[in-house]
Amino acid sequence: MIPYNKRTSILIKGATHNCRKTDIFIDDGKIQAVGEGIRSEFKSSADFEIDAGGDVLLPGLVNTHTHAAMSLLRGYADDMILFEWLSQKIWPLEAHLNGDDVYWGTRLACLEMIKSGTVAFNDMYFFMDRAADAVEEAGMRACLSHGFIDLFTEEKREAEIKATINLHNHIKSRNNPKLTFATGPHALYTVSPEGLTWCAEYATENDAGIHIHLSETQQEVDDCVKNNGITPAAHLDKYGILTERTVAAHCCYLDDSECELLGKRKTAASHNPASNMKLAGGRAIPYSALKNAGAPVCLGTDGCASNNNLDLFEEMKIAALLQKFTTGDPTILPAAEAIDIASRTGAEALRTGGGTIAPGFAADIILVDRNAICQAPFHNPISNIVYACGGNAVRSVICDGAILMHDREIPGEDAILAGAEAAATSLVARREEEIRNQS
Ligand SMILES: CSC[C@H]1O[C@@H](n2cnc3c(O)ncnc32)[C@H](O)[C@@H]1O
Ligand SMILES: [Zn+2]
Repeated sequence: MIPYNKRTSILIKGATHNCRKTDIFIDDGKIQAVGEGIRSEFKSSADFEIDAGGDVLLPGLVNTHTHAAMSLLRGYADDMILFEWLSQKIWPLEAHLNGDDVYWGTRLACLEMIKSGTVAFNDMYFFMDRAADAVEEAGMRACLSHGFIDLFTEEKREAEIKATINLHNHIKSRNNPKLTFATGPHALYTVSPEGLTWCAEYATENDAGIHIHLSETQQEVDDCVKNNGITPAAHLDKYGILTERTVAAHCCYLDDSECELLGKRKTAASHNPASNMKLAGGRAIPYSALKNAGAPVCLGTDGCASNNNLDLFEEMKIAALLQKFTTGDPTILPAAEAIDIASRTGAEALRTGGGTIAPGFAADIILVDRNAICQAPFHNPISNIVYACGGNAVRSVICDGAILMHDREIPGEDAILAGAEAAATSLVARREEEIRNQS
């Protein structure tokens, strides 16, 4: 019997790590030992053994920017300009969302993320208490934020403050260390200076994260400079948003001084290349400038309505290719670094305790199939993972010392697919009824 979704002591034998055969022993949610031939030492202590058969051992991946429940909107609106996509299609549909939709959308998203090797994610959306139910049942880690949009009015601001505090209290009351909280000011064009200040101060007082969209389009930059006389990053910094607990999503149009500012504040930039390329509002993140400035760069998918999947394997390849293509430099963002931004930097940004295969780190790990076609030949498994494999090459996923997927099996998968399908159908039907009533 596989002890799914339950912390247990696990001995993994014969994985490939750093091009060598490795065993790994996990207990108490942490990696206890890693090395060749440690199996004899830990055999009697392990409740469960996995024969890895040469599978590649990696830290679990971390998705640092998404709107998980938007998985219900996959394929609902494509091939549109960002503002029209949001205002004509996405926001009118989201107006009909309820807590059950967010639950099923997040369950579907968690299923997809686990299947493609993601153990933790940074999520901004609505009805986040129901997202918390879904994340907890899936066994993943998540940092949850209520998407704070005050549209520069005091009345809306008061409501968003209440919703944010309620979510924070809710997450605390669940007493689940895998669930954390961040304030979620949506963007500088939807949140007033007073709203930004409140989000920054509340997060600081509570040692919480801050999750925000930044510099996604040229329009955002132009409007910010026109209205405020300063760049978007300088504007956010003025209100205390740029901290070492902040994840700023997109960051496509940051200039050198803004990259320096993020580096100085140790603010993480979440790169979401597939979404930026699909909506075509973004451009390649200034990767080298951010890296040279000391700003952590991590990787996200954005929501499923603009990606349209949550597969960080695909995202690593797209990120690496986009950097090479736009800079004309094939040496930039090599494969090992692409894995690093999809795992270690993200784990550090979300403070998961994982992201590194070494004793003392959280047991958030994945095994990638040694026998998948994308691993043949086995000259360089790291190259294969970034440039050849998709998330479907992941065979097993362990988070916090609990098995979430084994041999690609996740209990309850069919029920999740059915529940999500029904929720998506009903959501679109409610919107279509509204359209019919309007005409
Ligand atoms: C307030 S919750 C999140 C809010 O953001 C919308 N959204 C999804 N993708 C994007 C994007 O790329 N840029 C800006 N806003 C985005 C989502 O639909 C929710 O309304
Ligand atoms: Zn987003």
